[in-house]
Amino acid sequence: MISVEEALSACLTLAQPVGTETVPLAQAGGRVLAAPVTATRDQPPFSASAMDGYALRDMEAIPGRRLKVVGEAPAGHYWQGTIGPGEALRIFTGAPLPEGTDRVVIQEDVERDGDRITLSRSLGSSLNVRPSGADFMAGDGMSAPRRLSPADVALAAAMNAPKLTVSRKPTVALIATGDELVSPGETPRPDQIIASNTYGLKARIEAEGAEARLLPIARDRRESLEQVFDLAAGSDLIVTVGGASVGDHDLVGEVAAARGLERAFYKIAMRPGKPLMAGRLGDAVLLGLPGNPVSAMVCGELFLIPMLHAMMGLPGTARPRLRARLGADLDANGPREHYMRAEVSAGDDLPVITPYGRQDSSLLTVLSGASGLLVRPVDAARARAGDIVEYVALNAMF
Ligand SMILES: Nc1nc2c(c(=O)[nH]1)N[C@H]1C(S)=C(S)[C@@H](COP(=O)(O)OP(=O)(O)OC[C@H]3O[C@@H](n4cnc5c(N)ncnc54)[C@H](O)[C@@H]3O)O[C@H]1N2
Ligand code: MOO
Repeated sequence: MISVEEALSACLTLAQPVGTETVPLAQAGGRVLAAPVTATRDQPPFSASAMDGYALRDMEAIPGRRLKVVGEAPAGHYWQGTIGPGEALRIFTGAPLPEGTDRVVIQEDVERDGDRITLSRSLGSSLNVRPSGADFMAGDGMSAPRRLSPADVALAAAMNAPKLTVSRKPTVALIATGDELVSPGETPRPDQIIASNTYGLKARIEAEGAEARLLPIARDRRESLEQVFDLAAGSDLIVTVGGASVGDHDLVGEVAAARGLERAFYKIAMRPGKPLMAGRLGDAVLLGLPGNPVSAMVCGELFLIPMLHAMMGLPGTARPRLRARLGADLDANGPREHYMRAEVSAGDDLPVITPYGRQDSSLLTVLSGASGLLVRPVDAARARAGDIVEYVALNAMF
C-alpha cells in the first residue's frame, strides 16, 4: 500500500492538460483562463470625473469663490475647449475632465444661480478625479492560468477581450458497477439498493467546471463491464465506482487490465478509500474508486478534483489543509491516514472540529452533514480536545 501523498502524486502524473478552446466572454465565468489577456488601451482612457459636480482648477477651489459655468460634459461626451480662470464646467461621473481643470467639486458643495456657482464654506480635500490609466494601462495583462471569477470576467471585458482562450472542459465518464444497483427512480428488488455515488460525483465534478457523463450501470459480469467501458470511449477520464476490492465479483481491475490498463497503483493507506486504483487506459486516465459511498466521495474530493485541476491547466495540488482545534478526545490512529467526517464550527482563535461518532464508510447522512474531513495521520498518537489538527473543508462552495 502506498501513502495518500504518493497516490496523489501518481494521479497528477497521469492527469495531463486536455488542451484549450476559445469561448465568448459571456460564457467564460468559472472557466480556467489558458492564455493571458492583454489590455489594448488605458482604463480610464482619459482623466475622468469621479463625481457629479463642477470641474475647475484646484487653485480656484476656495470656499466662497464664484465661478462662471461655461458648459456641460455628461459621461461619453468630451467638452471641447479649455476652462479658463474664473470658469467651471458642469460635469457628471465618468465624463472626461476638460482641459485646464484638475479638480471636481461635488454638486452638494456648490450653490448654483443661473450660469454662476458659489463654492460652499467647507470643501472636501478630494480632487474627485480618476487619472487616466488608474485601473490599468495598455499592455497590462491578466495572467493565466486562473479560474475566472466574476471580477476577472468584468476585468477582461474592461480590457475589451470579447473572447477568451480557456482550458477545454475535461470529460469524465462515470461507471457504477454492481448487480445490487438500480438508478434513482427505478423500482429496486428487495435485495437491491439505489446507485448514489456516481450522482454525487457528477455534481462535484460539474461544480469544478468539468463535464460528467453517467454511463449505464455495469453488472458484475465481464461482458457487461466491457460493454460499458466501450461507451466511455472518447472521455478524458474514466471513473469506475465499486468492484475495486478483493471479492469474487470485484472485476474492475481484471477487466481494465485485459483492456491494456497501465496501472500506476492499487490500494492506498487511507481510510476510507483503501482499494483506490489509477492508471492509463489507452488515451484516457482510469480512476477506480471504492464502492462504499463515503469512500467514493472522499476519494473524489482528494484525488479526482486535483486531477481535474491539472487537466484544466491549474496547478495540481492536494486539497488545502486548514487548521482547527479538536472538539473531542481521539484514540490513536492505525496504519491508514484517516479522513474523519466532522463538523466544523466557529472557535476562539481557530475553528473547532469535532468528528462524528459514526464513521462507517456507507453513511451518506453523516457525509451530507459534514463540513470537514479531519485528517488523522498514519499512526497518530491519542489526541486531546483543544489540540491543533488539520482538516479539508467540504462543501465550502455550497
Ligand atoms: N475482505 C475484504 N473486504 C473488503 C475490503 C478488504 O480489504 N478486504 N475492503 C473494504 C473496503 S475498505 C471497501 S472501501 C470496500 C470497497 O469495495 P469495492 O470497491 O469492491 O465496492 P463494492 O464491493 O462494489 O461495494 C461496496 C459497497 O458500496 C456499495 N456501492 C457500490 N457502488 C455503489 C453506488 N454506485 N452507489 C451506492 N452504493 C454503492 C455496494 O452496494 C457495497 O455495499 O470493500 C470492503 N471489503
Ligand atoms: O477503504 Mo474503505 O473505503 O474504508 O470503506
